[in-house]
Amino acid sequence: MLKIRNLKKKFGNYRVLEDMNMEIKAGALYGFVGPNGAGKTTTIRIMSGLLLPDAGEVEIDGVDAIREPERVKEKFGYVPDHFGVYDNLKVSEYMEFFASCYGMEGLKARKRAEILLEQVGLGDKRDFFVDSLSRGMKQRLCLARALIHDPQFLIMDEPTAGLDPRTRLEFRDTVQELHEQGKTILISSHLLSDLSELCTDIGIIDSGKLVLSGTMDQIMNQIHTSRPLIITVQENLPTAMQLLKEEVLVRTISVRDQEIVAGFDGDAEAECELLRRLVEAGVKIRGFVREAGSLEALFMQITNHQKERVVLSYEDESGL
Ligand SMILES: Nc1ncnc2c1ncn2[C@@H]1O[C@H](COP(=O)(O)OP(=O)(O)OP(=O)(O)O)[C@@H](O)[C@H]1O
Repeated sequence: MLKIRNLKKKFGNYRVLEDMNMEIKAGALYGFVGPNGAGKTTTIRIMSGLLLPDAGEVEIDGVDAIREPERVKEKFGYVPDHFGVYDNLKVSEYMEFFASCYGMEGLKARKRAEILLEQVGLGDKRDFFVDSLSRGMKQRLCLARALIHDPQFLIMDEPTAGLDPRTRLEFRDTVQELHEQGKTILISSHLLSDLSELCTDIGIIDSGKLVLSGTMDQIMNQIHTSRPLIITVQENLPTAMQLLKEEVLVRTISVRDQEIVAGFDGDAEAECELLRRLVEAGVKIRGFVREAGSLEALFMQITNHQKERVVLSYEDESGL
């Protein structure tokens, strides 16, 4: 659905995007995460045709978004991070205005607006002035507006910023429903916890580059294999140590009491094989587990620039 290649953008001498690459498959609910100032809004504004890059390509559903901005507008709906000022417009008038921007007038525009306002939970607010709505309601209205031409791809820039926890959860449910209806969705946030349970895919941007991307399963698997193996030995520690030293997938070994802490690059199959070899060598084992790791910890490591090796090895494996 979306392909971004070698995108670059400078503001003055300040380089905001540095060879940004990204791909979103049709049907994904893609979480675009990065710390403040990483370049999320800049990337999204370029995708949406609001800003020109210095170099690079953006393709949305097969259309060149930089050279054909008019054609590509049909393909996506955009929920910006800031809501504009719309004095003296009622909710229904606001929706009908945006419908008219896509060539819908009269009854057709009114019907479409009604359906969408119901869908986002604003059915009873159509006669309210836009400026009288709460922040959460304005965000829902923005979403309804972005859906007016029934696009397949929805781009949302920090849509839950500033919302209270309950409104955040309600907004999340609406996003999930849209995804279940078949929309491809990009949603950005500087909080990974906002997106980790919602999204099918995650891309992490830092200093203008995508430093990690993949499906949630791939990323959780990477977290798993980047954590050390904790092997609790009941009997025959020297044999276990000798065997682990000879094992090519073992990166590091340290011992605390009867516990061996081993950096191990193998997958689940390799873990089984290692356990089998230890047992066959006569080592009595009481425990054999990967230390627990979290997505949040990985995000902090990556964006603190302390885990570049893990990131690179993942990208090598996935061929990105
Ligand atoms: N028009 C502009 N002129 C100058 N600098 C800009 C402009 N727009 C963005 N920047 C700078 O580019 C960097 C990236 O900004 P951007 O808004 O893309 O980050 P972000 O990842 O969306 O951050 P946040 O999570 O805080 O919204 C920031 O340092 C910002 O100050």
